[in-house]
Amino acid sequence: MAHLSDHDDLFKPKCKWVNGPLIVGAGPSGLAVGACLKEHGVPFVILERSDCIASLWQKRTYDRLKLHLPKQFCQLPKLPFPDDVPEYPSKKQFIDYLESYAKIFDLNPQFNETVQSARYDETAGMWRVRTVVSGSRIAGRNAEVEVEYICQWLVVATGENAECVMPEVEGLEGFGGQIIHACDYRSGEAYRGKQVLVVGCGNSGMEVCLDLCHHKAFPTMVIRDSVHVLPRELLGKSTFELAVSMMKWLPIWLSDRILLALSWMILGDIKKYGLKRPLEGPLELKNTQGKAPVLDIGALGKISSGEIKGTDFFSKDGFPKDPFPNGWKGKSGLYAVGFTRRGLSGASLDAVRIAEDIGRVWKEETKQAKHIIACHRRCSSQI
Ligand SMILES: Cc1cc2nc3c(=O)[nH]c(=O)nc-3n(C[C@H](O)[C@H](O)[C@H](O)COP(=O)(O)OP(=O)(O)OC[C@H]3O[C@@H](n4cnc5c(N)ncnc54)[C@H](O)[C@@H]3O)c2cc1C
Ligand SMILES: NC(=O)C1=CN([C@@H]2O[C@H](COP(=O)(O)OP(=O)(O)OC[C@H]3O[C@@H](n4cnc5c(N)ncnc54)[C@H](OP(=O)(O)O)[C@@H]3O)[C@@H](O)[C@H]2O)C=CC1
Ligand SMILES: O=C(O)C(=O)Cc1c[nH]c2ccccc12
Repeated sequence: MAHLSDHDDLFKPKCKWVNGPLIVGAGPSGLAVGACLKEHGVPFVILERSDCIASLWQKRTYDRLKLHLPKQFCQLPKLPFPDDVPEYPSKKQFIDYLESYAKIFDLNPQFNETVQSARYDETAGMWRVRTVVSGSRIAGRNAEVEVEYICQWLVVATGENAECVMPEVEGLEGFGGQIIHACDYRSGEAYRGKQVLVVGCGNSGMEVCLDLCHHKAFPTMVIRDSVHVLPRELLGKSTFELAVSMMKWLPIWLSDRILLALSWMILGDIKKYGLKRPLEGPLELKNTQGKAPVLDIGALGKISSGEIKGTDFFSKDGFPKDPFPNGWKGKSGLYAVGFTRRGLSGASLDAVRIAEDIGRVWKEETKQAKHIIACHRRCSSQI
């Protein structure tokens, strides 16, 4: 029995008191808090589930990724990017910057430690944070050790994009090809000459499509809803900087109008690419729903040249994307009737147009068919 209880003790969470705040996550946010606390002379502990800092950037992004805002808007507190780093740093340059940031501020996160739960103990006035340390070895075996931290302050810096979300798509298990999430995509090299369906048209979807084009693959993008695409630069400034300056002086709706007018002058009407803009402006949407506008670095050009194809007829609510009176015709012989939200008169208008459209092709094809049959008859009678 004595032997068993010794064993139990081994697996009970160890309890650790943290002198200062406990920071969860060693991405840019967690590192920035650590660096700032150093300046205030406050000790802290950073816990990171991965085995490196900025794991999103190091392990879950594609090779050609660059920051899409200029470097002065991506620097962390108290350390600008080095002068020899270009305006839009590459992924490697950003990671190098973060590595030196962690070193300069002597941040030393504890790696391979995942926070499982945190609760505030009212009576003690303290946070109790449970973690699992992976990769520990007990009695020569790999083991997961649990630890409970007790701290006065808890800083959550686990990131907005911490978990990869794979949507459930009916029938996906029957698909014979390879299925990956954008966080596992590295380069289009692996897809050279292949047809790739890219689901989603945010910054990831657009840039993955562009990368696939660069590697001579054939991407088709699923665009289920509306999207704001803006050029990365406007009037010789980054679109982001322009947006920030405008918002200082103007109301959001006016800043949005100006952004959209300037974008229109550069990109034209994005409807011609099969894209529809949301009713809300890009800044309003970012503010209210956190939805990032796409900053175009070349994907639109590839849509225009047909190198990126789109599946763009129905939106996610099952209605045609093009509003009335243009929603009746899709591609490849696909039509929709009665989705105009205009009752029977809308349906009737659709019906007339669809029948006309099909009728025209039908007539043409019948004429050709008759011609072919006539030729065939003539040829056979000559033989
Ligand atoms: C592809 C991409 C490009 C981006 N480009 C830009 C850009 O150019 N400019 C810009 O301003 N913003 C950009 N962003 C947005 C944002 O700035 C970055 O996502 C940035 O990395 C966010 O930093 P973070 O520290 O908040 O989160 P993350 O970088 O996600 O870091 C969170 C960390 O917490 C760890 N963690 C999570 N859960 C736990 C847990 N339970 N226990 C322990 N550790 C945990 C994770 O392993 C991770 O290392 C981009 C985002 C993405 C996805
Ligand atoms: N170069 C850079 O700096 C880059 C920055 N980023 C940033 O990273 C963050 C995340 O971007 P991203 O990964 O693009 O994610 P987003 O959430 O911005 O975009 C996801 C896209 O997928 C669509 N989608 C989701 N589920 C489905 C589904 N079941 N069927 C069809 N479509 C679906 C969404 O459509 P809907 O809108 O209808 O929901 C949306 O178009 C953003 O802040 C972005 O700015 C990303 C890549 C590069
Ligand atoms: O990187 C992101 O997630 C962004 O959304 C960048 C961003 C925030 N607000 C903006 C306004 C105009 C252009 C880009 C952005």
